Amino acid sequence: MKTVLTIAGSDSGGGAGIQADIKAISANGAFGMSVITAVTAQNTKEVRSVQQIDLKIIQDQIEAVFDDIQVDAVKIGMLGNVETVHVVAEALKKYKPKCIVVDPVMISKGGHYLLEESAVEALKKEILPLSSIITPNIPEAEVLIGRTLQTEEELYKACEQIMEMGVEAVLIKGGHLMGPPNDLFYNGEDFHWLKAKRIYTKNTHGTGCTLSSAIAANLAKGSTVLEAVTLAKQYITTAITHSLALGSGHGPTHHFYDLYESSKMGMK
Ligand SMILES: Nc1ncnc2c1ncn2[C@@H]1O[C@H](COP(=O)(O)OP(=O)(O)O)[C@@H](O)[C@H]1O
Ligand SMILES: Cc1ncc(COP(=O)(O)OP(=O)(O)O)c(N)n1
Repeated sequence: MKTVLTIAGSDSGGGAGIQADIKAISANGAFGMSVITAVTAQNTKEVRSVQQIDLKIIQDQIEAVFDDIQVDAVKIGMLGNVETVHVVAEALKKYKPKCIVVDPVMISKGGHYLLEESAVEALKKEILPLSSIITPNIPEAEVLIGRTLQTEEELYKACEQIMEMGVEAVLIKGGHLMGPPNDLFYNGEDFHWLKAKRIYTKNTHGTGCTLSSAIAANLAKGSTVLEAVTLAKQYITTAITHSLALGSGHGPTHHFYDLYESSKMGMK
């Protein structure tokens, strides 16, 4: 069994954060482990409050896992503040996991800041150079490069600029585009578009967390980065196609659609 460690925040509503990560990692055939950086009181409508976890406990969680269990891939989600960025970066430098997928979580769909603005520079300097792939959505990519993104040409340029920050590959996600939700992958040599049809649903809570965790699971299982993003794109498209109308805001995606279908459990 290959393993993925997610270092991220908890979402009490279960659709994003650590909860989405563990579901997506499991659904993609790997064993999920977690380091919780923050606890959010969150549902499908809003983030009500956030408690950052004590830095010593974050460090202890990381060490407890790495000192005992083989970690085949790491996924990084919500870090919250500069201090947490620093503790996580130092631990990753110490343990040197082979694959690190960074979802640079900054703002929730409801507009709540999940990364203090002052922590963006630390994320760029300390975490990005360690990453196998970074998966910003359009607003996150805009923050990373410091300008707005509108045209395809600008997306290609943004990929190149993000590569210069020291990552091995970048996937700019297209969920926030007006047209089809196509994602642009770049590994420093080739560009690839991962194409999909837009699914017209408001139930897209946790799509970024789910996609990055699926990428990490596939990397842990031995896929190349391009294979991992291709498989993960197919997975997230199915999960959104069969997303769940839970709560009155943005409901979650269906992490286990294929499994439930094959065992005839169903879940609507
Ligand atoms: N309505 C949709 N239909 C199909 N795919 C979508 C839709 N919304 C998002 N996606 C896909 O889900 C993944 C997550 O993207 P996005 O929603 O942009 O990330 P985030 O949750 O970080 O904002 C991407 O592969 C994106 O193309
Ligand atoms: C605890 C926590 N982590 C991350 C997010 C953001 O998740 P994302 O997949 O980007 O989905 P939306 O929040 O945009 O729906 C979160 N909300 N909570």
